[in-house]
Amino acid sequence: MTPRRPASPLAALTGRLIVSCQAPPGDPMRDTGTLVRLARSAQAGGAAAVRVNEPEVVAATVAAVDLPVIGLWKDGDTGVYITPTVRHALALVDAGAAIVAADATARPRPDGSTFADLVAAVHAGGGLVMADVATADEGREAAAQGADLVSTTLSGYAPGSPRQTPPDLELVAALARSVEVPVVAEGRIATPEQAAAALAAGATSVVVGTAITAPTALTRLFAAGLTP
Ligand SMILES: CC(=O)N[C@H](C=O)[C@@H](O)[C@H](O)[C@H](O)COP(=O)(O)O
Repeated sequence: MTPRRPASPLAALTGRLIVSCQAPPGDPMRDTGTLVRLARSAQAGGAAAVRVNEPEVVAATVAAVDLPVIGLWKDGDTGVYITPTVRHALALVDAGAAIVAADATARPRPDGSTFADLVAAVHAGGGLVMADVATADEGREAAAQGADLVSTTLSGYAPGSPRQTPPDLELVAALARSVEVPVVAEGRIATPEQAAAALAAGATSVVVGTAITAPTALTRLFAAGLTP
């Protein structure tokens, strides 16, 4: 089946919520059918797009929802692990991702490629690229290398960024001042108020994952809250 890919997904994201429908390795929710149901629930609840891990899940989600699908492919959990190579990126394009999210930090990529190589490959395949960054410098560099949007995804998880519980709204604001492309606020956004604050700080769109789609992590939070 030819993947459905909306002509211009970016306009539909302005001022809107993107729901990340993922589950970590070993989690009971890590099952393609279950993740697709999460994406359908996100659509029913008013999400403008979904963010989905791995080509198989991307393809199943593209077939099941009428929203732009942002695809990523996590491989490993240290260094550059979000869509680390051009091969990973192209597999996501083939699966029908309208937008490919990829690590755009300054760290070396395992295939020796540059972020610009990945952007060129995805663009040649008809997709757009979301640059996952941890710092404003990385966001500026990613935009210069052709990223179509820049997301704060890796702040708190990659070198040069603050380890903190709240979302990094300072980075949202710094990116909004310094890049022309849309800025996405992502990472540890836990309440509707924080989501609104991210837009007020200059984000074009807001990604929420754990607070919506991760019952194991949420249960753990509540359980810990009852522990004296
Ligand atoms: C750092 C990293 O690998 N972030 C991943 C990127 O896709 C996901 O694990 C996050 O759930 C996603 O960014 C949404 O963030 P939050 O779940 O905090 O709302």
